[in-house]
Amino acid sequence: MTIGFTLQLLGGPFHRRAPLEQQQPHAPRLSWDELSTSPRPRDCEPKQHLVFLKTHKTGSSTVVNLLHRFGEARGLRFALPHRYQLGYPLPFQERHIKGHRPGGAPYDILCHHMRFNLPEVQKVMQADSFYFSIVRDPAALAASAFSYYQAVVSAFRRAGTLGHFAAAPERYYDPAARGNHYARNLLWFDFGLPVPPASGTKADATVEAALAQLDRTFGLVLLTEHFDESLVLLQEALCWDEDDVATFPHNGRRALGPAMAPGLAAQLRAWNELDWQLYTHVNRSFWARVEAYGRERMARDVARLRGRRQELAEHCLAGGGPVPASRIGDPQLRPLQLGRAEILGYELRAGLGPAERRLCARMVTPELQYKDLLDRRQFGGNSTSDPT
Ligand SMILES: Nc1ncnc2c1ncn2[C@@H]1O[C@H](COP(=O)(O)OS(=O)(=O)O)[C@@H](OP(=O)(O)O)[C@H]1O
Repeated sequence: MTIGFTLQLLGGPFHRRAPLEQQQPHAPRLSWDELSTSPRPRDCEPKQHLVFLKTHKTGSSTVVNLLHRFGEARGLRFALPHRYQLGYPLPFQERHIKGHRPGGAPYDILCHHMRFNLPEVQKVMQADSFYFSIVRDPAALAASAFSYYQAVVSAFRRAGTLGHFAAAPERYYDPAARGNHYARNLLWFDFGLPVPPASGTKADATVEAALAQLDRTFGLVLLTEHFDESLVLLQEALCWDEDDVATFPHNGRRALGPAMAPGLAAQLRAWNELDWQLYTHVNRSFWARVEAYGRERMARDVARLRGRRQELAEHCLAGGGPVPASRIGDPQLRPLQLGRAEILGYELRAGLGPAERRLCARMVTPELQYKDLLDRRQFGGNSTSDPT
């Protein structure tokens, strides 16, 4: 199991892993024989030029984990932020990339929080980059954002509870107040789409044009609610191996409580009306993609991916699943805690060999710490993120 596991986790032939091995001069080197399972037969080349618009509270850190792993294992160059986010909430500018020189070599992967701004992204990324993102039902997204950002968003703070906020958001919400973009149409904001007039045909036309632009730019938009179907579509779109998209959920909350009441969900969707339009639009294209992929094939591949994740969880994780951050001894594996709910992370199983331990650790390293690691790889030094 050890060798097979080690082999599969980074998914792919030996030479694609060389950069990771190079960074770990004291790690035991695995021999060619140990690594030589046959790679998946391919009729396509794995995509390595990627733009992932990391939207907030959508499961995007889970997606970033697989991009971090893929990029690190292959020595790809990330467009990294100076600190933690790429200039957010300002529209992205090339100067938000650490160490960037205008006109310098394009990057392979861009995947940290930004407010999307296509012309500036195009300036720094490869022309053949694959653009993708992820969206979530605005009701669930609002609940997650409320829990996470309550202390820093005045509209949430003043409302006190999600129920109070949803019942009368206008009472608490001032669009000009700092941080209040988290409180309304956060997806629309993150996608950098133009805000339409309040109503009328001009409003409809603006929304339609914005969604058409989104379709032209993004090759795939994932759905949080159908994460595993999303990963299967992503694997196909990127021509990656299954283990490249096998990932544990990051940034989950402890004690979620009962499912959201339909009335509350309806209020939150109405308040986040632009996001609701975006979500329903993307939803339609998503299911058309699933249809084209084949429903049965999708069900089979989702089941296989879940089986593989389970296998990895049993192998890598103490207790086989997520644990509250307070129980995680290693600070490198402890996720950032913000807001009321405790954010969950993972402890590694005791007794893993050094190479396995490193690979398992990469799967559970939270976004901030992994970003720091990539930063040290690209720039050297001892950088640690300042999440503020
Ligand atoms: N695989 C998978 N499937 C379904 N849901 C998932 C998954 N991974 C993460 N999540 C949920 O996404 C929420 C965290 O989102 P982000 O990682 O985008 O947050 S952040 O903006 O980077 O802080 C957070 O939602 P809430 O728990 O509702 O707060 C996570 O539980």
